[in-house]
Amino acid sequence: MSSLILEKVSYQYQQQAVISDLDLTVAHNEIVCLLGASGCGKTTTLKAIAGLIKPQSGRIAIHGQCVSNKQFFVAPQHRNIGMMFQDYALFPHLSVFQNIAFGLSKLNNSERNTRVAQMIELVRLEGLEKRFPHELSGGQQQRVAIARALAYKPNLLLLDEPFSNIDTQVRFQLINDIRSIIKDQQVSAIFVSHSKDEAFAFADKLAIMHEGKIAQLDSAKTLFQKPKTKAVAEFLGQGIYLDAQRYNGQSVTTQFGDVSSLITLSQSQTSGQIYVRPQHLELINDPQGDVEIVQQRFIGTDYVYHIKVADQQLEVPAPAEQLLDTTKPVSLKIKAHAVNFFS
Ligand SMILES: Nc1ncnc2c1ncn2[C@@H]1O[C@H](COP(=O)(O)OP(=O)(O)OP(=O)(O)O)[C@@H](O)[C@H]1O
Repeated sequence: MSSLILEKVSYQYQQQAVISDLDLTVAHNEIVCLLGASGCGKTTTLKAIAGLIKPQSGRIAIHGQCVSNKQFFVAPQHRNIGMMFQDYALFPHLSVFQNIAFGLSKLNNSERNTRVAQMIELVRLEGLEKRFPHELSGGQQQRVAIARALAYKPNLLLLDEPFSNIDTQVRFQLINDIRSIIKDQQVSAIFVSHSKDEAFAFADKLAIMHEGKIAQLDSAKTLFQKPKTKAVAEFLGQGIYLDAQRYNGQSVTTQFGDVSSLITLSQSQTSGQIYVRPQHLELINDPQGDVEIVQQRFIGTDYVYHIKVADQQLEVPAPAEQLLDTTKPVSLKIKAHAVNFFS
């Protein structure tokens, strides 16, 4: 059974539509990251799932139970959802133990003590039970927040930018730790982030939001190799479009020669464009070349060439030992890769 289903959910603030006919399914024990440009409706989607806002239309079901449709609305406190926000929202006047115990009022004293002790062990905060939030590091506060969110065994965990206040040095260790905790507890989670790197490290699948909808929900690898739309391809990283002809399922022809594709290209149209990222490009000196080098920068181990081609600009790294003579004409070689072809 899916942990979460959103069907044609729409929400507008005043007259402005923010999410429209949004569909999303999260499988049992799956972590999905909502990614998208600022203001595209990620937090609004999270709020609709939590029940903090009521969608004007559509249906939301958690663990097979409808929690929101046109006639029916379950209040947030009855949705069995754990939430964790950017600022962790810990109660400053409560100790670590009391913060984690906060949502466990239905348990008797002994059950509550046992459950809090289990959570403290899970997030490895033994010995810090009596400390107050201001006596903890950012990472420790984040562990308290996750322990509190998981303590009452929610069906679903919602995390809004949970790692944005954490120092980059320890962020990825914490992301790994918290991912293992969530996986051990067999909870499904939806996570909002601005950072693709965080999403790759933390989530099983990424839901790319665009124009109020989920443009694509897939693993990071599938999104990179088979983006369904140009918006998805562009969101995942800078590149350039080049006109291309698909002449069989394995390659395309461009002005810079043939490019082998590591995935089969089965689009119905043969003519279109490919979206090429810097890592698939090699710059070479070529008397016929017409690539403009706007700037050359040395960044330690590599050079970065700022190039202009087909009226688009891109930064392409190249190893320092393959020094390019920028006084001579330059062309591109496109390496074999999983070609993003748009017909
Ligand atoms: N209470 C509100 N009243 C009116 N408009 C709002 C309100 N909250 C959000 N919006 C608008 O709705 C849109 C979506 O906001 P939302 O917070 O969901 O975006 P987001 O994708 O989470 O953005 P960010 O990545 O910047 O956090 C934005 O244009 C925002 O200005």
